[in-house]
Amino acid sequence: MKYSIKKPKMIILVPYPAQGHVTPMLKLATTFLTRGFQPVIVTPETIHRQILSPGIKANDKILFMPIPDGMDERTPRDFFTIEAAMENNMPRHLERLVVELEEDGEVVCMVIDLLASWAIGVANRCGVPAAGFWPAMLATYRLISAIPDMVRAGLISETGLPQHLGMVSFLPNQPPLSTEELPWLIGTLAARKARFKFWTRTLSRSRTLQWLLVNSFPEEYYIEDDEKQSQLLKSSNNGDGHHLPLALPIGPLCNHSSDTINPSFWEEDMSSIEWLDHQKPGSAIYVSFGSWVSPIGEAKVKSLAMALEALGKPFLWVLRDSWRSGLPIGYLERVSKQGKVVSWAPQMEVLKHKAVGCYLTHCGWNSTMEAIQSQKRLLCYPIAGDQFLNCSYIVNVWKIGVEINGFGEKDVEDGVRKVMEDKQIGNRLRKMYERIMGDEACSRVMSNLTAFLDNVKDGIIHKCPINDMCS
Ligand SMILES: O=c1ccn([C@@H]2O[C@H](COP(=O)(O)OP(=O)(O)O[C@H]3O[C@H](CO)[C@@H](O)[C@H](O)[C@H]3O)[C@@H](O)[C@H]2O)c(=O)[nH]1
Repeated sequence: MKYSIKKPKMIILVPYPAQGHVTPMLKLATTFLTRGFQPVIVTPETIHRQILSPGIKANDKILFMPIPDGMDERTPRDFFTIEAAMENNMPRHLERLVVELEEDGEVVCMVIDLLASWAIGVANRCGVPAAGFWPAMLATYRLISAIPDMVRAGLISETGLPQHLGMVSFLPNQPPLSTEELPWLIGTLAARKARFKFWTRTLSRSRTLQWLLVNSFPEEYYIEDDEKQSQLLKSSNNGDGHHLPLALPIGPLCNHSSDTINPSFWEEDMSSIEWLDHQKPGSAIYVSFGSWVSPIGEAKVKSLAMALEALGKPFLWVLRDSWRSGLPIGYLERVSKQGKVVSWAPQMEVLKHKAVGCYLTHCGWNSTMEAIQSQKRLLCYPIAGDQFLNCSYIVNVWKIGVEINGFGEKDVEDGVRKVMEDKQIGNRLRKMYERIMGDEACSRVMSNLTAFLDNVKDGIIHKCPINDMCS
């Protein structure tokens, strides 16, 4: 009798190489694993080494495959050097890897972070169906998708520069943003234009996809009025009349798998938890600005350091080495009884700790969802990219946080007082928790994932529908 060995159905996941992108992709990979697929995560070699370094716990059933990105140790890893590596070096290595993997099994789909949209062309050349992954709020994707409309309406120029000053509603049913807060407006004029180009290219590549898995909860847009709500969901899947992929909220992918993984790029300082154990419930401020934003400058770090000290409350501050030069001389010794400064914390455990009363955050999307999952009040200091829109939702739509505009002693003191004293925030956080973690939200996420994976299994998911747009 002849036995045939069943080959695994592989799903290749291609994240953008940054912590806030790899983290949700790894959670998605774990979910695919529990549904019987073999996930393969492809990252540049440097990230691969970080994820799998000793002390970092990863799931051994997920395949992690490194590819060269052509950057040597001396090249600074910033947005533009990574973009050049992704566009010029990584496609051929990924293509070779996909061909090799196909010799071992069936690659049924590639799930590609839209910020790594270069990989869509690879999927197409290899004849593998591709789906998009959006690591942030659907609202941010809608904003990017509305770029052609914004240009037509004269809100921004052809190169993405705002044509008006002040607060503008760029989309119906979204909180207004200042024209300086659009996601691509970071750095010098040349950098802003280059980032805008990045986004328009991302948008045009995303139009070739059928599905977009969004790392956000199904009721991100929830408003009390049913009629308006259904119009809103329609508009989030319509765009400007051009094809846009079907957006499926599948976040926050927190409790949908029993297999926990820790995809930290850096070793977590577990003494953070021990330190929190010695603080009174609700007394401590957790401070972290994520993994990706550039240092805010020595003057701001110094100002925040002084403000935290003056506040007299316990604080746990994640401060990466590249941010530390702003600390006043002797600061760490001076505050050692009041505060703790670490390079990298076990953030989810910190946020869940009962000693943490509020979280001073840059409003990165993963941190925002983790704070809601832990029901922690937010003190918001957005710095770049999507963080302004996230902040606007936190402060103006969900009303679970307070924004501060600077790190003067008074700014921080007033902000902490407001956010801690607002009695309604606790109730709203409980409601938000229910909205994103409750049974109904979880079952909607599960059925979205099932619908997607059924299509993948049946091979119904399209290869590129519009060939000349796929590379
Ligand atoms: O000491 C720390 C600090 C952070 N984290 C984790 O790192 C992730 C940080 O993600 P996020 O809050 O999204 O911030 P960034 O790393 O800055 O992420 C980038 O990517 C996000 C998703 O696209 C965007 O929303 C952000 O604006 C962008 O800066 C979270 O899961 C945290 O739990 C830790 O584990 N330990």
